[in-house]
Amino acid sequence: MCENNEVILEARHVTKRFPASGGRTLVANHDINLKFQKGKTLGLVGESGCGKSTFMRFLVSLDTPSEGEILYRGRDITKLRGEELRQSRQHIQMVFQDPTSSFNPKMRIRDIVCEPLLNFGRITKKEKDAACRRLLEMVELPGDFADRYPHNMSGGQRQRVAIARALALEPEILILDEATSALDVSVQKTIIELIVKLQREKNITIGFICHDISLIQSCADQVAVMYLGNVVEVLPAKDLAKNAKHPYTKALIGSIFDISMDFSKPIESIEGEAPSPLDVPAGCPFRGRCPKATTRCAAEQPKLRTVEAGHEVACHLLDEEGKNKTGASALTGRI
Ligand SMILES: Nc1ncnc2c1ncn2[C@@H]1O[C@H](COP(=O)(O)OP(=O)(O)OP(=O)(O)O)[C@@H](O)[C@H]1O
Repeated sequence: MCENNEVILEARHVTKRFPASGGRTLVANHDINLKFQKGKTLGLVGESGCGKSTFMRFLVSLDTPSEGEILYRGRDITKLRGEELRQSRQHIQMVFQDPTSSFNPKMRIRDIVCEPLLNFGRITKKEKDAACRRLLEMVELPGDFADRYPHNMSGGQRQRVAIARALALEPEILILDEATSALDVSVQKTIIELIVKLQREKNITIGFICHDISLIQSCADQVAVMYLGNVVEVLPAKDLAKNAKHPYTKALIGSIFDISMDFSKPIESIEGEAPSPLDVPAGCPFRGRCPKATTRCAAEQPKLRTVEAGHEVACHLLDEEGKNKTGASALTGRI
């Protein structure tokens, strides 16, 4: 397989603060640094409310961070305005969890799918029928679905339409925000297979938000694990089960029920719920639920550090383990 590590989209030091009641501030994203490689899938996983959607909305210019940059091919898209912003949106498209809420129920599928093409002057009205048929066939739907309305289709078929619309402009990057979460498992599988097939054919870069770590594991190349607005671990998806190092990642993996699992090994789990993002503890955001937290975890927030190529972890416990093994830290600093 051809290895291509070209970074086409990069988040640098992205922080988002929302004003909250009583003059307080909610930090939905804290100093996020992530890279999206050409033709690869970066999965973003974490519990509800950890800040996944907030982050992905920056990538498609639906919102801007309080601090930090989003570089698409080296250009900071958070600074774009007006026509430049409009043009830039062609390159990064998004599919949401519930397409019905983003589709106009009074529009036929033909108009829904072709709207972006007409908006950007890529086709004329006369070319709509042919363009719609081609796009529907691309997502393995019959061409005559063009005449239907969204409510005359199943959830899986509507999600195929959403994918056809998102890919109409041939974007380089596709962001999927829980795009299969509302579907039955069997339908979910066929949609994932379609996405992977289209990704291979068109060399699309994908950002895949999902709270289901087993699904992410099956379709992502790289996985970023988020907890309370922070990325706590980034690692190759193939290493998730065997090589995850952050206690939160391990607990997420422990929550997967897998019939092939070795039940002689202890399953790591986490007690309680994540605290409110309005009430993030000082030090490590995970320390309140971490059975191994130390006084250092209460005093100092761990930074993401590289433990091996493509694998970064934000956890003080690794320093302790490194010291125990070698007498010195086994970690290397992140640039
Ligand atoms: N516009 C906003 N104003 C204030 N707070 C917001 C806003 N948008 C999101 N938040 C808060 O930011 C935090 C992160 O929300 P976000 O939707 O990004 O989480 P998530 O991980 O995508 O969760 P879910 O999987 O449930 O969608 C939450 O506490 C949420 O309430």
